[in-house]
Amino acid sequence: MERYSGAVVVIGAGYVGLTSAVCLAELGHRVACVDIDEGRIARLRENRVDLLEPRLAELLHRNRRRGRLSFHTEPTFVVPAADDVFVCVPTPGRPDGSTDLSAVDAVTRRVSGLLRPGARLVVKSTVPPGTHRRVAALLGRADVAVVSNPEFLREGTAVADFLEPDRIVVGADDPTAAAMVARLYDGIDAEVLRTDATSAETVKFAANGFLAVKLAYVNSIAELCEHVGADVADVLGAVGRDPRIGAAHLRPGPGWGGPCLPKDARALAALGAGTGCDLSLVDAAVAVNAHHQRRVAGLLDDVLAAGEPRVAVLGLTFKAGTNDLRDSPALPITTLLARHAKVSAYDPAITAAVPGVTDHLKLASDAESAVAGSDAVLLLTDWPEFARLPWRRLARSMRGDLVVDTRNHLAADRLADAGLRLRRLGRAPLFPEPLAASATC
Ligand SMILES: NC(=O)c1ccc[n+]([C@@H]2O[C@H](COP(=O)([O-])OP(=O)(O)OC[C@H]3O[C@@H](n4cnc5c(N)ncnc54)[C@H](O)[C@@H]3O)[C@@H](O)[C@H]2O)c1
Ligand SMILES: O=c1ccn([C@@H]2O[C@H](COP(=O)(O)OP(=O)(O)O[C@H]3O[C@H](CO)[C@@H](O)[C@H](O)[C@H]3O)[C@@H](O)[C@H]2O)c(=O)[nH]1
Repeated sequence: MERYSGAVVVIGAGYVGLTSAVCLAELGHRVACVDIDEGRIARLRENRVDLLEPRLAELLHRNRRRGRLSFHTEPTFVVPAADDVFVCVPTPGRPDGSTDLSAVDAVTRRVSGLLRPGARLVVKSTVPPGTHRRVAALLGRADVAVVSNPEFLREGTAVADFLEPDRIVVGADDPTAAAMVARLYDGIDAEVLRTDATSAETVKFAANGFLAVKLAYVNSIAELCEHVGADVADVLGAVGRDPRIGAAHLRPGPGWGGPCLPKDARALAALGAGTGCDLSLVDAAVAVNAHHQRRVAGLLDDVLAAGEPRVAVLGLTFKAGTNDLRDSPALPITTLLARHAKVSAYDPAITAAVPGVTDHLKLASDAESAVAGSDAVLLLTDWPEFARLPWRRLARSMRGDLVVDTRNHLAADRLADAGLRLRRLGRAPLFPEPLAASATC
C-alpha cells in the first residue's frame, strides 16, 4: 500500500488520467492515481510508463521523488482524503455510435460511499451532454458537487497540451465547486472558461466534431485538387491564412483516426439522431472519412491487379508520435490491401504484433526489410525517420517502383533521383502517365 496524504485523486491511469495526475503533481498538488489495471499500476510504481509521451516519464519520476504522486489499485483509502476526484476512464462508442458510460458509472458507484462531504467529483472523460445529471443521480450525494472538466490534450503532445493549453473549461451548476476546481490550474497560464455543466460537456463534443468535419473537408479538397490539377499544399496553405479558418489541422492524410475523433464524431451524430437535431454534417464527415480510406487503398489498384502482389506499409499508428493503434486508418486500409496482396508493415512505435489487430499483416523490424521485394510502398504515418530513408538503396531492393505518400511527407526530388514513381494526395503524381484512379472524383 502506497502512503497518500493529499488532496487530488485521479481515477484511470491512461493517456488522460496519467497525464493529468503527473501534471497536477507538477503544479504542486499531492495526487493519488488509481487504476483497476494491476499490471499498469505495478509498472508505474516502478516508474515505468507504457505511453509514448514526451516528458511524461521525467515528470513522473520527479514528482514520485518529491512524494507528491502515488499509484493505487483501490480507491478505498485515498478517496476519503480527497477534495477533488477526477474521473478519467474510457467512454468507448457502442455499435450504434452512442457512448458507453459503464466505466464512468462503475467509478461513480465505487466512490459514492467514500467521498467526504464537500468534495467534488470531476468528470474529465468525454461524455455526452447531460451526463453530470446521471452521475449525480448515481452518486446520490447532495453534499458532493459534480463538475465537468473536459480534456483537450492530443496524444504525442499530452504533457505540453496539459501544461500549456489553449483553454481550460470548467463547468458546474454550483459556482463555488467550479471555482475550487479552477484553482487547481492556478499554475497554468491559460484562460479558465467557466460554464454550466451541460455546456462544458457539449464543448468537448462540439470541438471534436468540428475537427472531424474540418479534416474530412480537407481530404475532399485534396481529392478535388488531384482532379482539377491543383496543388493541395498551395491551396490549403493559402486558405489557412484566413484567420477565420486557421492553418492548423489542414493537412490531408489517409483519413482521420485515433481513439477520440472517430468515436466522438459517431457519438455526436448519434446525439443528432436521438435528439432530432440535424447533425447530418457530422454523419457525412464520418462517411467521407471511410471513403478516403477506401480511396487510399484504391491508389494501389494497378499493383494489386498483378500476380502475387506485395505491398510495404510505412506507419501503422493513427499519427506520428504515438504508439496508439486505436481506430488507426492504417487498419481498415491494410485490411483492404491484404485481401489481394501480402502486406508487410513497419512502424517505429509498434515493435510486436498485436493479436486481433495486426494479424492480417507481417510486422517488419525496420523499414528496409518491410520494403525489400515489394511492388509498392504505402506511407500512412509521417514518422520523421521515413523522410530520411535511403531511397536509392530501397529502390534497388524493391520489385516495383511505386511509392504512395498519403501525408505529403517525402521529398519528391529524392524519390525521383532513386527512380521511383511518387503518388501524393492532392498533388500531381510524379510520373508521366495519367492515373486512371484519379480521373474521376
Ligand atoms: N486519449 C486522448 O487523447 C484523450 C484526450 C481527451 C479526452 N479523452 C477522453 O478521456 C477518457 C479516457 O481516455 P484515455 O485515452 O485516457 O483512456 P485509456 O484507455 O488510455 O485509459 C483509461 C484507463 O482507465 C482505467 N479504468 C477503466 N475502468 C476503470 C475503473 N472502473 N476504475 C479505475 N480505472 C479504470 C483503464 O484500466 C485504463 O488504464 C475518454 O473518455 C476519452 O474519450 C482522451
Ligand atoms: O492536419 C491534420 C491533423 C490531424 N490529422 C489526423 O487527424 C487525426 C487526429 O489527430 P489529432 O487531433 O492530432 O489527434 P488526437 O490525439 O486524437 O487529438 C484529438 O482528440 C483528442 C481526444 O478527444 C482531443 O483531446 C484533441 O484535442 C484532438 O485534437 C489523426 O489521424 C491525424 O493523423 C490529419 O490528417 N491532418
